[in-house]
Amino acid sequence: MLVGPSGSGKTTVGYALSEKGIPKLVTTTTRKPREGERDGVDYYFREPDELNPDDFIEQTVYNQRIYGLTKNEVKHALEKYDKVHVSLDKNGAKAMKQAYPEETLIIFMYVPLSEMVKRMTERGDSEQKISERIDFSQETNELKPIEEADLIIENRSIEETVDTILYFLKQRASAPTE
Ligand SMILES: Nc1nc2c(ncn2[C@@H]2O[C@H](COP(=O)(O)OP(=O)(O)O)[C@@H](O)[C@H]2O)c(=O)[nH]1
Ligand SMILES: Nc1ncnc2c1ncn2[C@@H]1O[C@H](COP(=O)(O)OP(=O)(O)O)[C@@H](O)[C@H]1O
Repeated sequence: MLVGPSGSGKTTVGYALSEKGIPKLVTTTTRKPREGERDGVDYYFREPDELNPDDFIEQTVYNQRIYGLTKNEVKHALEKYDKVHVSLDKNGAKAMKQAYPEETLIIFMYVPLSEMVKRMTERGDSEQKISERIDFSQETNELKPIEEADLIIENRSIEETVDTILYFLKQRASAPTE
């Protein structure tokens, strides 16, 4: 599970992990698609009244929008793949860790605040959106790693971050179980 504030690089790193054979679980949200985002690829974009809570393993409200991971998405992915990744907020990650302590790992990603602003600007977010996102991250303590994190990484270069994650997963896979 990739966790970190907006602009920390979860989507970009997730894309690189997919290319390395660790595909992404597509989650569902009621937020509107950003430019270039596609339904069923980036998210399942839905209206609030289309969601049935029974379909979800976990759901969260983030920035006034609902986000959640469906049981079906996990079931189908795990029929095909040994390892998958998903980007969740800290509530979702904690809930999953509690429910599946043996199967899940939390990777917390961060970048210095100034770099986050720069990257969100480059991503095309408006100044107002960025400022709202930063305020939100500060209010919700999203910039600090969560206690439950198994790995904490500063996302300097994509290559370095992905290599660190892959190395970490390999170590974990070969470590004797307690
Ligand atoms: N708990 C939970 N969080 C999610 C889910 N899908 C996405 N998120 C998180 O929701 C937050 C907002 O995501 P998004 O609107 O794409 O903005 P971003 O952080 O700028 O990429 C991020 O922290 C995501 O990791 C989900 O299904 N469940
Ligand atoms: N290591 C990095 N170095 C430089 N730019 C990066 C890096 N990681 C991500 N970015 C850029 O920063 C912006 C935010 O990254 P993104 O993956 O969308 O973050 P998140 O999904 O956490 O909100 C994007 O424009 C992305 O291309």
